[in-house]
Amino acid sequence: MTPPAPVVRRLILSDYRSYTLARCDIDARRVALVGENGAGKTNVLEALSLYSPGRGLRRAELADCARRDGPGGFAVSLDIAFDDATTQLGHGLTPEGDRQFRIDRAPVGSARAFADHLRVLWLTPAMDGLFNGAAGERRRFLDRLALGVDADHGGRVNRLERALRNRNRLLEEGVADRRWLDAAEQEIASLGVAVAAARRETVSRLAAQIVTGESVFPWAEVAIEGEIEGWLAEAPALAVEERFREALAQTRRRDAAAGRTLTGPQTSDLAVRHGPKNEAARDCSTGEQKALLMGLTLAHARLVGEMTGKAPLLLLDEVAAHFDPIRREALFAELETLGGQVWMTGADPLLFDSLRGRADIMQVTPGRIARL
Ligand SMILES: Nc1ncnc2c1ncn2[C@@H]1O[C@H](COP(=O)(O)OP(=O)(O)OP(=O)(O)O)[C@@H](O)[C@H]1O
Repeated sequence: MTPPAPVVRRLILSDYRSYTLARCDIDARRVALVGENGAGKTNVLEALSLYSPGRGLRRAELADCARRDGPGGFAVSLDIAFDDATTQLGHGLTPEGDRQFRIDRAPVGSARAFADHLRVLWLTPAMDGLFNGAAGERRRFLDRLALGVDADHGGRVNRLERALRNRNRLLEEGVADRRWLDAAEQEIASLGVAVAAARRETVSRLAAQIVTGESVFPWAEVAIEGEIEGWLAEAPALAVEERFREALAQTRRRDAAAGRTLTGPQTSDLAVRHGPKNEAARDCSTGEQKALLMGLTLAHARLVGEMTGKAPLLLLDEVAAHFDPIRREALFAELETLGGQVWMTGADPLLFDSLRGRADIMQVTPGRIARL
């Protein structure tokens, strides 16, 4: 069954990148932003992606999102409709560099508070190298997926990274008091097992959402590869935590020589295979990789819908242009079944011709968003 979905009805950008003040009113569940290269389409998607915890789809420094030659800082406001009610969500950066988040004008602590109202997922051309790139990119991708399973996952990953840096520094400095190292390793063990468990759980839930069989998109086989994840398959979390802590204590000399901690979920990887061809995704063609990534994104959206009871907002940057007309139509049909609102971009309005009457097609020109 298709889960209900919050829908963006209005977006206002103030001093956000190429926009001084732009307002965009939306009726439909499909939004296509069309315009020339550099017109400002991705800027709109980026402003929406910042409703999710983290640095958004460009992973930009927030100060760079403030309009150049502007007063400094920016504001983004969103009216979302859900269950006959409208909620206003706002985020921004003050000229002093302070981040602000508001729900119905009342300040909230972080973008994490938006999660009850809206989940945002995206697929962008920058993710094209995911299968060929470093494992760190795939872990980051997986960690975004894991937020759908456990909203605290991001915070734990950050704390684990800090604890690992702390241990590496203590090893490098050769501190005499071993209790500092013991404490750092205890923290790494407990956070590391929680992070590994969430990633494992996410991969298994994601796999359950992947539809195998006849489709124009090849299905992906996903698996998590990592030492701690492997231990978790054999023993309860508490036992794994103890084993991990002992392993850290026994590998101090090795890790001091390496300058980093070699055991732990910071070395795990997400393995993806092209199901029908039974081939590693990194060996697939560019087109096949894009289709696999699209399939994973659709599975992720279904997973978030199942976990939260609400279909997420999906941002697809320059995705439609990459598929031939048959695959593009199949994609539009798949998006229909997700139930959530989808924002897409493309330079050519013809890409979205078949959606006419069913989508809001907006023309983006520098600084302006207007209905086409
Ligand atoms: N902080 C900023 N202040 C003003 N303009 C900015 C800022 N950051 C980026 N821009 C401008 O925004 C434009 C890029 O917008 P965007 O990436 O959204 O384009 P696009 O329509 O997605 O293009 P493409 O089709 O090429 O991907 C560029 O012209 C860039 O100079």
